[in-house]
Amino acid sequence: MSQIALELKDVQKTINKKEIIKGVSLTVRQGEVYGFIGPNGAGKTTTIRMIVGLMKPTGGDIKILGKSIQHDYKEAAQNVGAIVENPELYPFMTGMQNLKHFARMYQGITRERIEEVVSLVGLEKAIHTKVRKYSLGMRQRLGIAQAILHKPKVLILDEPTNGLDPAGMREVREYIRRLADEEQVAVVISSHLLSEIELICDRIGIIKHGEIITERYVNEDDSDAVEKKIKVVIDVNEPEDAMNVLKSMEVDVVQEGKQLIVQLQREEIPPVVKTLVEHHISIYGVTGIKATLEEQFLELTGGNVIE
Ligand SMILES: Nc1ncnc2c1ncn2[C@@H]1O[C@H](COP(=O)(O)OP(=O)(O)OP(=O)(O)O)[C@@H](O)[C@H]1O
Repeated sequence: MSQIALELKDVQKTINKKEIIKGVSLTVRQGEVYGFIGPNGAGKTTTIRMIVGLMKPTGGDIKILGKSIQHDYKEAAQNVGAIVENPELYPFMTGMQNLKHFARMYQGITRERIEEVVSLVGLEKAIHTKVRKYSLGMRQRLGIAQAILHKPKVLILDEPTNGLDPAGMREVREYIRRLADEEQVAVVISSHLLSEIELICDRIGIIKHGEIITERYVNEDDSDAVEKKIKVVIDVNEPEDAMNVLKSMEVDVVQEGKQLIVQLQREEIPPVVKTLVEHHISIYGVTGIKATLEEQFLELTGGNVIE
């Protein structure tokens, strides 16, 4: 397994006696894209501001490649790149001039490195155009290029696809994925857009009221489907008869036209189907529906999500 790039241990933040962050712990490995999601006001921005050193935690510890952001700020910070809120770009300068300007803030950034990041975010053609002529997606990509100039091992992006159209979102998503895969950067993306997160992240953590309430790998749910109930749609011609049989088996069922929607554990599916057949119910289809991340998210956050 790759090295841990970012580690938060029991991080807390209290402002004016109000506990805003109540002990957040998480780790992100090199090359991993971690989605940090939650409803508005959950504490995402506050956590991110602490990771990048803009705000001090009142408890716990944050480490970047093993260096504490509180105690070894300089060493830790040199391995972090971030866009918190909007990227700071000068619209009257070209993309290249912006990058050169930011490159001066760090030591040893070569012309080759600048060209490398330009090609990594796919801005070769527009790099000598003034930023005010850029689309929002291009600006975001230039922002990312700027944030990774100094080859940080951890990249933090606060709502990176905010305000982008679907094509822009796809572009940004592709470049973030490439960064993780090709440069082994650990990326943390905060968002309230679940569908976005599902497409790009390896793992997500859901934050609510200042606490991580669940953490999971995006493609993991096949494994827990074994213990968890899954939604199964059964297509029949005689829904009322089938309902009676299912109810007599004490199965949790609702009817939608000729479809019956039942909640079952995986191993309960064959006996239920068998019993229906034994009662001469003709079955035209049995389909398991995997709850989307969106549904799980709504369930976990009590439906109080997206703006
Ligand atoms: N400086 C502050 N003083 C008092 N309360 C604050 C301060 N900063 C944030 N909060 C409160 O802390 C909570 C978390 O805010 P935060 O901005 O971290 O949430 P968020 O998950 O990023 O939400 P959003 O998506 O709306 O930005 C909110 O209830 C907010 O009102």
